[in-house]
Amino acid sequence: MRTAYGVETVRAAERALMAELPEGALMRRAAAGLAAVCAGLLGRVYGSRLVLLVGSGDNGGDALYAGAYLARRGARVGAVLLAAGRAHAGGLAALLGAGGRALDTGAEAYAQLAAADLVLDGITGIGGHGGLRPDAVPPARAARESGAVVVAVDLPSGVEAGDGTVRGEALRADVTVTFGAYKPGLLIDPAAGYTGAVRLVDIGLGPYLPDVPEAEALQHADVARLLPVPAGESDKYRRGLVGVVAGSAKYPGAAVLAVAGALRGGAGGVRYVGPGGPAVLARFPETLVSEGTPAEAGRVQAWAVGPGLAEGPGLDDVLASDVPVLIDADALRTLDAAAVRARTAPTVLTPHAGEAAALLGAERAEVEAGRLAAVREIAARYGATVLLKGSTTLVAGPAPDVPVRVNPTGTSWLATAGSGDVLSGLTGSLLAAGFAPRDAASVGAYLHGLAARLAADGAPLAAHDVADHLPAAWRNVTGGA
Ligand SMILES: NC(=O)C1=CN([C@@H]2O[C@H](COP(=O)(O)OP(=O)(O)OC[C@H]3O[C@@H](n4cnc5c(N)ncnc54)[C@H](O)[C@@H]3O)[C@@H](O)[C@H]2O)[C@@H](O)CC1
Ligand SMILES: Nc1ncnc2c1ncn2[C@@H]1O[C@H](COP(=O)(O)OP(=O)(O)O)[C@@H](O)[C@H]1O
Ligand SMILES: [K+]
Repeated sequence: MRTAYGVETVRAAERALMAELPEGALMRRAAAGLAAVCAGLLGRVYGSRLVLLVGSGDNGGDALYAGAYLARRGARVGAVLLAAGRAHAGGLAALLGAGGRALDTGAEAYAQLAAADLVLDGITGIGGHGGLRPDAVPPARAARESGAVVVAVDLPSGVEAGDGTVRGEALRADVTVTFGAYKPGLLIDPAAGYTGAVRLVDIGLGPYLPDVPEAEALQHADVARLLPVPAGESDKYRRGLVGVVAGSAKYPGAAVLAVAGALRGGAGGVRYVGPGGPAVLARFPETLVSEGTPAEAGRVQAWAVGPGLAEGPGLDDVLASDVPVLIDADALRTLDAAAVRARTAPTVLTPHAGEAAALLGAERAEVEAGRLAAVREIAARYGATVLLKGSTTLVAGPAPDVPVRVNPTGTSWLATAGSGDVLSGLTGSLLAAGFAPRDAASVGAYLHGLAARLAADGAPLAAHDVADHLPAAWRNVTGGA
């Protein structure tokens, strides 16, 4: 599991650790790790040209000490002091003592930026708010436009560490070297789009961090542990049946795609309810097609309702059931929060940003700019597990003290019509197989994103390709066992 901690939690852990170390030791530890990563990126340190963008806080201090290490190994280092007179004093003395130079934001700074091999972005870290200040914007742009490798110190400057929002201009990095722990902003878009490759430097913070992080991202091993393997005595009923309520005369394909996902999700069988029966059977003869309404269909262990659905009794019937229910797409638009909260079995909502905005009575752009707050707010209001789809898929449970899951797989090729239908069926199938709602949603997103990467392989994909690659994704996670 990859874990991320909020700013106050990281600061508290740093204080506790610092209390046990000599003055300045922690910053020097961070800077040594940072310098080592830079040395690796440069290949040859001696004679290389480095520029440090130095803000007024400790983030600038890290950059200055790292610059001093590299200057001692023969790099030519210039430090652009963005807040003249307020740069970290110890760090600046170390850099000057090692032969580095301090620059103001005049012409020489721009000449050095243009010729640099590597730029260290030490403008702001966890203390930065509100995007880059106006005076930091021109040198940040010059750094980005030069041919240099841009290495962000702790975080790309201008992004919010705590929630991944970007409230102004930020400096896009090629590599981000972060200290002690991931912060949510390194994992969640839009900020995550600024990090480049993220390298974590261990500064000994681990024992001082709480057990429960703010956010977490499943890794292959976590998913492998959760995936079921049918036992010898399994039968289709013990493995769980998933009911899919999807499709309409206007969108018959949604039924096929949702069933395609459901058949690959671990349930022992898929029961389909809706007008798309002939289309579903033509493609997937193993589907159990029920005429009539969900209430009249046989028993299932979970329902997935919504993709391509026209108005009908489907949603009310499944909400009234006593099994886990996943609600997607059009079914979300008419959803009554009180009816969801009153359910005794778990409910999973899977909105994209537009549907999330409708659930919150907000604008789509607000949801996209503040994904973490949006997913938590919907989960709290509806008393449900929420999977917010999009560039970074997030999963939040209704309890506020449980970490939000950030999906690390996926590809922007997934932004194609119908791919969400596959995800609904797949996640419903995991619910029927007995997964807890947060696990079903996060494992569903993980396998779906991985299948999409395998299917796309650098080229456009169609939603049914994602469904077809789900078995390969499953095998990729379990090692084929
Ligand atoms: N506390 C510690 O022991 C450690 C801290 N470390 C570093 O210290 C950083 C945190 O340092 P600080 O708390 O001093 O905060 P930062 O250095 O991240 O930023 C705060 C400073 O930037 C200014 N600032 C805020 N928003 C700005 C904006 N939008 N544009 C320009 N300037 C802005 C503030 O006026 C303040 O002076 C971490 O991110 C990490 O890099 C590391 O050295 C590891 C150890
Ligand atoms: N930019 C993106 N990067 C990664 N994944 C994306 C992006 N945009 C959409 N997706 C994913 O693609 C799927 C689209 O689902 P959805 O919006 O419901 O589409 P549809 O209703 O057409 O099926 C979701 O899994 C979502 O997370
Ligand atoms: K930074």
